[in-house]
Amino acid sequence: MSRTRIKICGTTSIKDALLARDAGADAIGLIFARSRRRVDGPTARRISLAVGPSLARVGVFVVGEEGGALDEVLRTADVARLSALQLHGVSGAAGDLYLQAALRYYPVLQVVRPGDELPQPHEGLELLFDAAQPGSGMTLDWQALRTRFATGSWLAGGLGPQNVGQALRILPAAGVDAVSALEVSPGIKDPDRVYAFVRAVSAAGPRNDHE
Ligand SMILES: O=C(O)c1ccccc1NCC(=O)[C@H](O)[C@H](O)COP(=O)(O)O
Repeated sequence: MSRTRIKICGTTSIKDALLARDAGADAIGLIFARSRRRVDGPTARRISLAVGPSLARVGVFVVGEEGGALDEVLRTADVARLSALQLHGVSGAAGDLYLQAALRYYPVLQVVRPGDELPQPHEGLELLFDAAQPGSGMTLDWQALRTRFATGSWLAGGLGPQNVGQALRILPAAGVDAVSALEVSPGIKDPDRVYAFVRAVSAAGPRNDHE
């Protein structure tokens, strides 16, 4: 039995990073892609250094977008003191080469959207099932995902305190990730919702990896 990990995405300030840590999250997401929640490298570095060693810092990038070339991603990751990369838009044979190169430097959460082909397994790679529009609050069809939800995968897409328990009863996610349901406005967290989200994940209990 294992505890479900929690990532609070779209963190833009030290205050919200400490909030996520103190509420009991395992990771924060720092978005470098085009987004209302985007942070720059130096801001992300200040956040990373402020939270201490126990909270993972996941850098969110869109491959194929400005700033998504691997050399730029690695430079940003170094500046921002990231612990892992979250990669959107990785697909096909070129995507697999990109991924294998990225995995030489950082563990990777690869984003899979409904309808995407499932990637080959690689050491250091975990999958994050998310909606087609990341950060939009759109939920996935959890029942429809059941047959393709690989063990060890993460779940995102419209999760919040009100529905994460139900999602976890349907899908045995290794981790859950949320942003829009936890905000007062894009990039600014609502402490009550962050705490409520962490409580709701805990209340759902540990998952049985052998089901
Ligand atoms: O959140 C964004 O603005 C964003 C923009 C571009 C690429 C990725 C983005 N977010 C990535 C995340 O991991 C979100 O937490 C995930 O998509 C879930 O979002 P939500 O449905 O709002 O909870």
